[in-house]
Amino acid sequence: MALYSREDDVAIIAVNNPPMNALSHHVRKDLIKFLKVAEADENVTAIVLCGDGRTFPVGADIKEFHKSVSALGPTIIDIVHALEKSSKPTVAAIHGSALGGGLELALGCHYRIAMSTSKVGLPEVKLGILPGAGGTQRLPRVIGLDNAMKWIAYGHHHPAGVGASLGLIDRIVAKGGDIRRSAILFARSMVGKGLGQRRLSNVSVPDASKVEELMAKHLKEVGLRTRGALAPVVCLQVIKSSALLSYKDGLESERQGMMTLLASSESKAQIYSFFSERQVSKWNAPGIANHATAKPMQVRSIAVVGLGTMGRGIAISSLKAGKKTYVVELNSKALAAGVKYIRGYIETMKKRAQISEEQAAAMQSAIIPVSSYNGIANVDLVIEAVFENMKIKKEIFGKLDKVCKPSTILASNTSTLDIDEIASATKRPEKVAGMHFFAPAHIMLLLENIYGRKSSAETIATIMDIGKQMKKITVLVGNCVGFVGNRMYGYYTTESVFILEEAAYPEQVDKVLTDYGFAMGRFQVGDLSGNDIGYKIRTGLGITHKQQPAGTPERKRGVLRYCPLGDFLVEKGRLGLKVGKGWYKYEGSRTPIPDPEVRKIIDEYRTRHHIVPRDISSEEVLQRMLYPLINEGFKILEEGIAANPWDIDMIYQYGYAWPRHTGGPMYYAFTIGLPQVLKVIEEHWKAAGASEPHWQPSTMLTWLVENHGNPDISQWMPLMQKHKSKT
Ligand SMILES: CC/C=C\C/C=C/C(=O)SCCNC(=O)CCNC(=O)[C@H](O)C(C)(C)COP(=O)(O)OP(=O)(O)OC[C@H]1O[C@@H](n2cnc3c(N)ncnc32)[C@H](O)[C@@H]1OP(=O)(O)O
Repeated sequence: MALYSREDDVAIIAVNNPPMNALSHHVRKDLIKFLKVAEADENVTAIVLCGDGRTFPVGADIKEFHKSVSALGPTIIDIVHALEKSSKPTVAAIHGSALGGGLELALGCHYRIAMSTSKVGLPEVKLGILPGAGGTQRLPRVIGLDNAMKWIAYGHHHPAGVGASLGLIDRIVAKGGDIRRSAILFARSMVGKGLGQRRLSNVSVPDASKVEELMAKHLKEVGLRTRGALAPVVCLQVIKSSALLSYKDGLESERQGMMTLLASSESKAQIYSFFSERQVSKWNAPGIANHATAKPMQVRSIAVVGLGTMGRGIAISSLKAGKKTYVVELNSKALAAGVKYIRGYIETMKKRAQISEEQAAAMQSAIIPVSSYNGIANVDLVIEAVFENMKIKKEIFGKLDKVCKPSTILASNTSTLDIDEIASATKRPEKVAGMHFFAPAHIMLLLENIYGRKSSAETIATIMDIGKQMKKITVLVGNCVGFVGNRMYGYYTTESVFILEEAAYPEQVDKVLTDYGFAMGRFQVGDLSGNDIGYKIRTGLGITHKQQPAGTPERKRGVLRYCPLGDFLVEKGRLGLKVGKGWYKYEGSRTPIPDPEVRKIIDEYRTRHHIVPRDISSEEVLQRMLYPLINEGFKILEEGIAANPWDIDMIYQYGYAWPRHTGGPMYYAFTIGLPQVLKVIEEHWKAAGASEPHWQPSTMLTWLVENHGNPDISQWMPLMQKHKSKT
């Protein structure tokens, strides 16, 4: 709802819809009603619009989208126009955030004042839509076409100060000031000062003459940054109309753009992503604990053991979260190198104004270099980040168990290894868990936390809380080889080399993936992270080409199909970008260039095995790359390793750069339709048989299709649980 009050001659309309003052239908009804009251009251000379509680309205109520109530009048645009038409000065008093429809309301006001700490922006593009309450037409009239294109096509939130420098905010109220009082005084001072030019629909776009040039520039940029997404392109086309058409016609173009986007599967996927991102924090470890009941332990200090690339990034994340951070290397040279890197990185963040001088100083003084385990006896949490080797990890956990105080939680940053086996090296398995960071750990937003068979509720709650304090999208999963992310990814890479063997070169496979929306294809990613990583894993499994006794068929490992092309590459020193060659060659830059040498390796291999490459469609490549992931995702759900499909999707969006506008592997399967996905998987399984187990259809997927067709993704787990409880 909204609240109406009077401060002498100034009317105050305050949106009151906790937690974020979203503009739900009942709020919109109140707003239009109170604007009429204020307009009709002759004792009112000015009107202040504000938010109660945490914030100014942060936009339309996203829960109403794709429901008929979102279109029920009054709409946000009706309120925008009522605010603008008012004969009395209307002032938006912004604290917290004014986003989306919230900022559009503020743009309807004649003036805007804001707390210096507040944020403004039109982030609708991140929901796969556009600012549909006049924002595409009004923002360019205030901040110019170039800025408006940037703001709307990327949807970032901006500090109010930036808004003020562009003319969007008329006055800034310093931290600690009273925004409502300031707005009342400001509104009163504007009475009688002509509103004509303050009504944005009357104003023209300042840099309209540059429209074509700006369009070309921004279309190129969004093409690179949000590959394959429709909304940024439609946003730009609609903003363009603000420079070419009247306000009224521009609004019509906005309305049509909005209809197109609202009907797209992209907006549904983006809205699913918005809620999924928040849903993952409501974690559940069945039979042990959940977010509502378990209490985290207070963590004041964190020790990071191992200062390689991962350890350094984890230490920086810990420092950013304000923790006293012990950095541990037994070798003094390695310790010095790690500390130097971390200290240097903090200075770089300061120079780039990513952190303040005070923050940088606090982070620097919170680093405690240590060269023995005894030095971390009293820390609250240890995160081990040494080489991925079970024997080494067990040795370290055994030692940590002996020296650390009984309450210390011991976590491993393993990306694949069995957490229960690591825990077995200690006498405190209830205090052991996995915290799988993604490289570079101080940049990547994903944290995949793993609970073991014996992890306690407090341990799980603590690692989840630490993830939140580090501002990571933190997803809780169960224990299995590779957990969720890498277990699924394994089949993506397996299938990719089978495609090379049969039909395509790396650049053809990668193109299909980038056309789908990935920033990089699988082979470019391999080169970037280092092809030796996979090779080491395969060596650990004893399956690389070199490890086989003479006479072993090149294309088999036991009964399983195998393709050694990745082994050949590494054995020829083609480790990837770091050495200038891998699946591609790199000539002094990070740009991958298809390499005739690689083609030769593939061609010779095909000839040796009498493989005649066939034509392969982009559709087949995409299905073969993505469907094994999806199938494995269902197996992970049926085993209870992930509690919900959105947990998997968030892992893929934030850890593996899955394009957000398709939702993630599980949501994508729902978009395609589970029956269709199962049909393709079954066809491959029939053709490949036991030699390619990743095509064996998941029991859960099969059951869902046979019994429910393509149920809504929110129903997959409830349906399965109901079924299991009956059987
Ligand atoms: C018909 C169309 C007409 C006009 C076009 C207008 C379109 C729009 O306005 S679309 C909405 C644009 N606004 C946004 O996208 C902002 C969304 N919100 C956020 O980005 C964040 O919530 C925040 C930055 C404002 C605050 O972040 P934080 O402090 O981390 O809080 P949470 O994100 O956890 O949010 C708390 C709680 O509120 C729910 N929520 C937030 N915004 C909305 C919203 N616009 N509609 C409905 N619900 C919202 C959020 O889901 C959380 O709920 P739970 O506690 O249940 O998880």
